[in-house]
Formats: sequence, C-alpha cells, structure tokens
Amino acid sequence: MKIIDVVCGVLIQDEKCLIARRSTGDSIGKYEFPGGKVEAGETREEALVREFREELQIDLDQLYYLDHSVDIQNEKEIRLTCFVCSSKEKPVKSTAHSNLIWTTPEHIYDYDFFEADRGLVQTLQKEWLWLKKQMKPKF
Ligand SMILES: Nc1nc2c([nH]c(=O)n2[C@H]2C[C@H](O)[C@@H](COP(=O)(O)OP(=O)(O)OP(=O)(O)O)O2)c(=O)[nH]1
Repeated sequence: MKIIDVVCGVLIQDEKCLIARRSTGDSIGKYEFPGGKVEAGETREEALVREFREELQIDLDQLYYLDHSVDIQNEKEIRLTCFVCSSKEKPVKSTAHSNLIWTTPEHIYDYDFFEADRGLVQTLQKEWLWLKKQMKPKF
C-alpha cells in the first residue's frame, strides 16, 4: 500500500485554535488542521512551514510535535504528524480553504472534521489548558 507522509499544524492564537474548510480536492468541504504532504528531501517541520506559507501566507514561529496517527484513505496509508504552532501573523485567507474558523478543541467536532484526527484532537484536549497559555508569539 502506498504510504503518504502528511503534516498538519494546530495554530494557536488568543487561546483559540485554527481549523479550515477545504476548498479543493477529494475531501472538499471537510474541516482540517492546515498542512499537506511532505515532499522529498524535506523534514516534517520544513513541510509544515512551507504549507502555511503557501496556503495561509504566514510564517510560523514556534513548532512543537504534538502526536501522530495512521489512517487508510482511498487505499493509501496516511501517516499524519501533528504539531502545535504559533505565528506573529494572523491568517486572513487561504488558497486551499473556503473558511477559517477559530475554535477550541472541545468544539472541533461541531464541524465536519476528519475522523482520522480523532486521537490528535483528544491529545489536544488533554493538553489544551497548558498549550493555550504557552503558544503565544514571541515578539
Ligand atoms: N492537512 C491535513 N490533512 C489531513 C488531515 N487529516 C487527514 O486525514 N488529512 C489527510 C487528507 C489528505 O488525504 C492528506 C493531505 O493531503 P493534501 O492533498 O491536503 O496534501 P497537499 O496540500 O500537499 O495537496 P497536493 O499538493 O497533493 O494537492 O491528509 C488534517 O488534519 N490536515
């Protein structure tokens, strides 16, 4: 089975985290943490920085590994690595999403969010009190 290495980032600002509604591709309409496939020769961190620049036009500041999960989608094994991150900039629009929502982990599944992320969202919920205070941009 083909293995796809994917990274996603939980951007935390003002004690909220960002989720985004996909506007292209197979899973159009689904909500996700922004990110994408890791390209050849890139580290996962580099891939996430690139994806946030490409899609949201912002530079990430801090980046910490949170958790990972494995899921089968369309006969491909998706290996999803999740980071929490901060930025000095606030995203206003996305080239890959039709909607940007600031929410809290307990409300993520009020949206049509990827089932593959359930374990990641649970980890985020457990760590949330600590994380939302830690992930402030460094000026
Ligand atoms: N970005 C992101 N992808 C996720 C999440 N959960 C989840 O199952 N996925 C899956 C959906 C896709 O199968 C895959 C990401 O692939 P993608 O198509 O968005 O990657 P990409 O931005 O590099 O797109 P492309 O250039 O190949 O078109 O990971 C998540 O929270 N964020």
